[in-house]
Amino acid sequence: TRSTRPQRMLKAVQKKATKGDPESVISAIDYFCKHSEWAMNVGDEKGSILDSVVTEVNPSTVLELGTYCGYSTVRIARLLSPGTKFITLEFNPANVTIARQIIAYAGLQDKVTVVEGSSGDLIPQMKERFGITTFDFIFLDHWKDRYLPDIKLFEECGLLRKGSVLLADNVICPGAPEYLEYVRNSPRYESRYYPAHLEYTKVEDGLEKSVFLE
Ligand SMILES: O=c1[nH]cnc2c(O)cc(-c3ccc(F)cc3)cc12
Ligand SMILES: [Mg+2]
Repeated sequence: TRSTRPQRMLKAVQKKATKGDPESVISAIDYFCKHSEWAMNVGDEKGSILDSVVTEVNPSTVLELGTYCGYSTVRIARLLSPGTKFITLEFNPANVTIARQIIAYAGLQDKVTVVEGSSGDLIPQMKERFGITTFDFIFLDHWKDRYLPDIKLFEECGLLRKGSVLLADNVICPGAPEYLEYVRNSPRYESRYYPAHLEYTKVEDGLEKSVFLE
């Protein structure tokens, strides 16, 4: 039967990238998406903004919502200091399988834990299952309709501390208007928009960075 797009992306990585070299894995995926098949990785333009925010925060604890094939997981993991606790959540088991192989190909399997399940179920388990007190950095890149309920869940579960940074992809396309309204109007967050484009296209999109204040 026909392969899936994530399977073809993994093949492209195994064919084009150098094992143990995260930069070559990132380049191989971007090349595949520009020249073969579009896929919903954060991409190189927004990825560079992600890189700069991760570098600025230099987090000790990181959560990514929405692993997909592991592209942004590799981008983040390659920048982290040794000993950083990095967890990424993915609800689609087929994506988990591909992501684990792409992350391992980059040589970053010891830097991150890929957890299968839904954010709504797993966020309340972060403390007990993974020994997390609070997250320094959170990348939201799963499903636009979960951004607002999940940020409220972070607050309710006491997973944010003064200065915690949340970075959300796709706030314009596909769009997360209720999330934007919340973080931009809540006195508990300082929010900033980074304009860019939908990965591998000229369509407007961007990242919203929100710092928890209390
Ligand atoms: O569903 C998504 N999750 C996470 N990131 C996404 C992302 O970066 C882009 C898109 C997307 C954007 C336009 C389109 F025509 C079809 C899909 C979806 C997701
Ligand atoms: Mg995205």
